[in-house]
Amino acid sequence: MTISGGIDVDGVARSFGDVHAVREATLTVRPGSVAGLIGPNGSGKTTLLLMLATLLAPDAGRISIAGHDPVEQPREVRARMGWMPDTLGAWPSLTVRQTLVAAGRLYGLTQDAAGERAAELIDVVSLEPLADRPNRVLSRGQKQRLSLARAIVHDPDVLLLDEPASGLDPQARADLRELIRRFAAEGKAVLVSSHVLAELDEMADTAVYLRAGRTASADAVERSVRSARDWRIRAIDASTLAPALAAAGVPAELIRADNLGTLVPIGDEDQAARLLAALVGSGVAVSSFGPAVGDLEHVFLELNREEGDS
Ligand SMILES: Nc1ncnc2c1ncn2[C@@H]1O[C@H](COP(=O)(O)OP(=O)(O)OP(=O)(O)O)[C@@H](O)[C@H]1O
Repeated sequence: MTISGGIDVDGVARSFGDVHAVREATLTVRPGSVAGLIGPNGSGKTTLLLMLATLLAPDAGRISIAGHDPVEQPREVRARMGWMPDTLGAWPSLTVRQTLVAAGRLYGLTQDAAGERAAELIDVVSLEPLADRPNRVLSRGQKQRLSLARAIVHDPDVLLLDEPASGLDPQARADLRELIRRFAAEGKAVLVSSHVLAELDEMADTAVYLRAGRTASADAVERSVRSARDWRIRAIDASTLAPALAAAGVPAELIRADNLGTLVPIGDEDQAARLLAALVGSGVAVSSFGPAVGDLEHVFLELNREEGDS
């Protein structure tokens, strides 16, 4: 295993009795990059993140977080790693500020330094109006923001975020994306699990796909990237589309529709460009033409299909 200073995981497994939550996970997240952790419900994402965060011991395999082993050197890992769990466990009667000061103190900051850091983070996650209110009054999205602030209180080199966008409103999601990209620009390695793949598409440099506890091989991902996907087409006069598609040689049985337009499977961008030219050439006023799902979602769906077939 090459130790990158970011996150390195090699052949990691963990079972609970006879449930093999993680069977074989191998991945690398380099410093200065954001990786998405993607997989269906129950595929082992949280179990894997718990092992990276020193909170669960693997049965097999090796993990390195910022150059340290979570089993052998949990203190070193915790000093360099920030962990945002999928639900915030915070003392309900403490205020937002007190929570962040307490977290800073636990990481060894002086009272003054912890107070300054708390004020800075309250600003970063836009919780000023609630800074001196108890945690119990926070909404789910506000708790997520506090949880993120708590994860970065010690300015870690590695960030592990489990469903950070869940419960956030659109503005807070956009802010989160920007913040995560900023962490990467500062040289941190960030691993983010999420079911909102369109969002990961916008912020992740790489993706790790988990299926039934196994990380998908580079070959399987490559095959999925190359497989045909639906493109969605809209025309000003929808009735002109079907005859033009037929004239362009698209078999009628491959054409579907959803609320947003007509769906046609297309192998690659060259084929897409040729089809668009043919439609426009035959007089269709095409108003929209593009992949129906983002890159990550396409690969996710293909990998699941492959798994279902095997
Ligand atoms: N403490 C535990 N004891 C027994 N089984 C567990 C435990 N934790 C997780 N599992 C099982 O391990 C598998 C993986 O669970 P995990 O929570 O890691 O999945 P996940 O990918 O995070 O799922 P989701 O997307 O639904 O959050 C599931 O079958 C789950 O039931």
